[in-house]
Amino acid sequence: MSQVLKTVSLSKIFGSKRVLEKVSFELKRGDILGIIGPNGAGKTTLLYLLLDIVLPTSGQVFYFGKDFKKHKTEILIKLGFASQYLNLPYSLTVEENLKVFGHFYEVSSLNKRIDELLELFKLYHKKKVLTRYLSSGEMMRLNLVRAFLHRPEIVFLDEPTAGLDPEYVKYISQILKEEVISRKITIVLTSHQLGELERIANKILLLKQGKVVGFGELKDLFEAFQVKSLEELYFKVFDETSF
Ligand SMILES: Nc1ncnc2c1ncn2[C@@H]1O[C@H](COP(=O)(O)OP(=O)(O)OP(=O)(O)O)[C@@H](O)[C@H]1O
Repeated sequence: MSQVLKTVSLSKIFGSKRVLEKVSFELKRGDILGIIGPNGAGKTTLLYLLLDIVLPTSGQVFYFGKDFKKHKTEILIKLGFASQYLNLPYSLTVEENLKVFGHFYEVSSLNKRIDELLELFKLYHKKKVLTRYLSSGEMMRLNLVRAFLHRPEIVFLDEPTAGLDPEYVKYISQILKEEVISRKITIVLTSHQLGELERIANKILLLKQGKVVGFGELKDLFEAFQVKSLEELYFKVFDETSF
């Protein structure tokens, strides 16, 4: 399968703080990468570098074999992003918010696409509701609808199941996996929900104080670290010295 994302020695320094150090990894079409690490390890910053929200101090990013720096516009349109920290304008309804975004990205058959995704993420009954009245779990699901609306090839999700109850966590994880299988997209997500991550991710990147301390297929990492679960792996790698 073809390579869709490659980072080469990505580093980020904020002021005098080195937040990411020489992060290198590669993903292929159809991969689901879970980025894990303790609070402050640099997971969100890494997503921001990959989305051009924050510029790297050094290093390179390649999408579909092309240098991100040189082909930003054509690449950004192929990327989707959802985060628990992203609130959409409160004064618009769910449908209006999605239409604004959909027109911006020139999404074809927009009305049909909006309905289809609202159904998929179980938000159709909130279509005409003002965004300000959504619960945090509903806002997260609206964010997911928005992230998938323009049929992106790579979707970045910053803690996509944060604020969702266990039933929704299970359901959304299943949906993400099905999207990857049916549309051959690639997903990169950060999460502290190790059980769910183990069920959906085929690759894991372990970040410890900005450095990659493990990357690869889940089964290879289990073998290399001599563990049987992601939770066991997490506690083996991120002992108290990480905090
Ligand atoms: N704009 C910024 N300026 C200065 N420091 C920053 C900035 N953004 C992030 N940091 C710092 O970079 C470090 C990594 O933050 P980041 O949000 O990437 O961690 P994280 O792994 O996503 O954490 P969490 O699990 O808590 O979400 C933290 O110490 C944070 O304070």
